[in-house]
Amino acid sequence: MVGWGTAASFSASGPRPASTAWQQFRDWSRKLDSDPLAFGSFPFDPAAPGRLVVPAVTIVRTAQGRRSEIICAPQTDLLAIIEAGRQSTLMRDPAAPRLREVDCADARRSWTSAVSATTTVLADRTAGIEKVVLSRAVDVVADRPLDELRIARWLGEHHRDCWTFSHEGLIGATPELLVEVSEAIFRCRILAGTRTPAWEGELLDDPKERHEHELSVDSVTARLEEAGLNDPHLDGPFLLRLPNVTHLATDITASLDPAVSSAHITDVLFPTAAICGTPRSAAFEQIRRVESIDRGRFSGPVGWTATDGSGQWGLALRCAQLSPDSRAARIFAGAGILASSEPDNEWHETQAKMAPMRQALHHG
Ligand SMILES: C=C(O[C@H]1C=CC=C(C(=O)O)[C@@H]1O)C(=O)O
Repeated sequence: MVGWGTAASFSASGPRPASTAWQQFRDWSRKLDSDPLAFGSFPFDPAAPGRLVVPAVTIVRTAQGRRSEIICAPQTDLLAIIEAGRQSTLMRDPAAPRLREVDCADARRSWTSAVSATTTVLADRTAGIEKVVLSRAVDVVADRPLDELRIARWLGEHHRDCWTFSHEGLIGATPELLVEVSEAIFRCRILAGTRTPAWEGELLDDPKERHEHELSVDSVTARLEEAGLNDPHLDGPFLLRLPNVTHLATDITASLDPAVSSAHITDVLFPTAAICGTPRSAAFEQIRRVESIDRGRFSGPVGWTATDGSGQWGLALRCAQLSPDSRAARIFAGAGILASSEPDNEWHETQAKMAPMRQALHHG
């Protein structure tokens, strides 16, 4: 699915931001008697605004070799858009960009201190916190503007078990599906518990990884009813093998009440314990206290939706945020912390999670 140009956009923050933006989008579409799709992304912190954007032109390919659908938003000049696309293709620099990582001498120390401060809180049973997901970032500068399309194409080709996204400068290939609603069926993929491929043998039997995973699954199953989902079926945990890491994964399917939109489910399930922690609000506060970065849209919902409420929303993981001039990128990764976590192990895990984006930027 690819869209370009902007026919309309709808922002929302605070409680239930995805549903608020989706309702605006649906009302706008009804008024114009149209049925477009909207692409969107929302920050981890709901106090910051997220956006749904209706592209001027959207191409939806359901399968290779089958007919594709082209959706033109109302009042779209299709030929002008094709011409603009052609011009920007001609301006593309064929040479690979030269990249330099910004050396941050403090990065390792501040990670260790954030993880240690958190394991201390987690070990204190009176605090009542079981899990906190902490993240960090690496900044990369390029000798010319990076090309979002080429980065996304490379990710799509090399990470086929993930969902590739590129929305307003946030690019990645996430293995974690928060919500998919299609033909009255809900589907999601929950991940937590990670090893590099050489050590994946330990994953299914390691009590720490199993517990970390169960907390993430519970954070979703506990809210299915509120989300309007019925008769859940759980499949997992199983090993999801990616080129850089292996995860414990659980897939959930459920049926849904007809009036329920993918945006509503997103608002209810987000933030899961895979990217925030348990319990949710205490973990969020701990993240605010010790995390040294602004996550922006990293680990927030990213995806698309239609006016009938169907859609697909991933968690924005394994991604980078491009600067407004595209000459710099910030790569993010996080890791679930329990009382028994070791800062060094978690550091290596975040390094492994950053590998796909580090590689992909070279293809921009
Ligand atoms: C926060 C991230 O991963 C989450 C998703 C899968 C496994 C995770 C873990 O094992 O820690 C994290 O909960 C990230 O990739 O940046």
